[in-house]
Amino acid sequence: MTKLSVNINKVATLRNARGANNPDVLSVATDCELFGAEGITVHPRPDERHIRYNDVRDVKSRITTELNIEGNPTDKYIDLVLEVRPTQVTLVPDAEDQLTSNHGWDTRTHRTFLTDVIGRFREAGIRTSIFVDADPEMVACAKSCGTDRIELYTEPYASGYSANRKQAIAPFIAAAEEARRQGLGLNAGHDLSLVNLAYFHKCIPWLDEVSIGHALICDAIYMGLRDTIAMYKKCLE
Ligand SMILES: CC(=O)[C@@H](O)[C@H](O)COP(=O)(O)O
Ligand SMILES: NCC(=O)COP(=O)(O)O
Repeated sequence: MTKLSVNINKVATLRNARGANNPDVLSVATDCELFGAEGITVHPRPDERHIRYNDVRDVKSRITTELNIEGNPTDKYIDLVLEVRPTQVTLVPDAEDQLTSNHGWDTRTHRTFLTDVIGRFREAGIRTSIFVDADPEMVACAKSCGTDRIELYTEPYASGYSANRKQAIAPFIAAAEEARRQGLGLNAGHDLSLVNLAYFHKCIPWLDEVSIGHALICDAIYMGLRDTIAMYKKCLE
């Protein structure tokens, strides 16, 4: 079974636009669970322009499903994750001022650093995942860092889907097969949507989790959160 983890960053972006508490990020998180989400993902960035560090603490105390905290492991981020103790931490190599995540780790070059950080989180009992591009070598090197899972950065699949979906999925199948060979758990995310999700899942049915935010929240504007989550879950059957 592939779990759907809803990324609520964009809900916080909307709230922050007016400075008050509408929409209420905590209510949205628990409603996502009520409507069928099997997890909540947050990705705090250093400027806290969407989800804030305090939101992460509050979300953890309110939800009952899995919390996944994504981000670049700066000292401040590491301290937050060790304090909050989510189900899962996903390491993402973001620059400070990045608009959104746009690549995975070079797990060969950063092996020593990643091994150290992964070790600290695993020691605290937190499941670990490393965000990587669809490259079997990066997947194999992630395994050597000691991680439990990897998350495949799916933007290249999403942007190539309409022109030629068979071609777009090919590197992802190769990377996913390498993850399975290595005994790694497998997550995926970035720009997954109602257009491209079902085919991704059909080609890689051993996926453990997808984390989806931007497209899902956009769809919810038209269809409402309950129906939207149901439709995303249908893509994962
Ligand atoms: C790692 C990843 O792909 C997502 O967490 C994505 O980066 C969400 O971040 P934004 O909401 O800032 O775009
Ligand atoms: N890990 C990917 C994620 O959490 C959401 O990415 P997106 O759906 O907002 O592109």
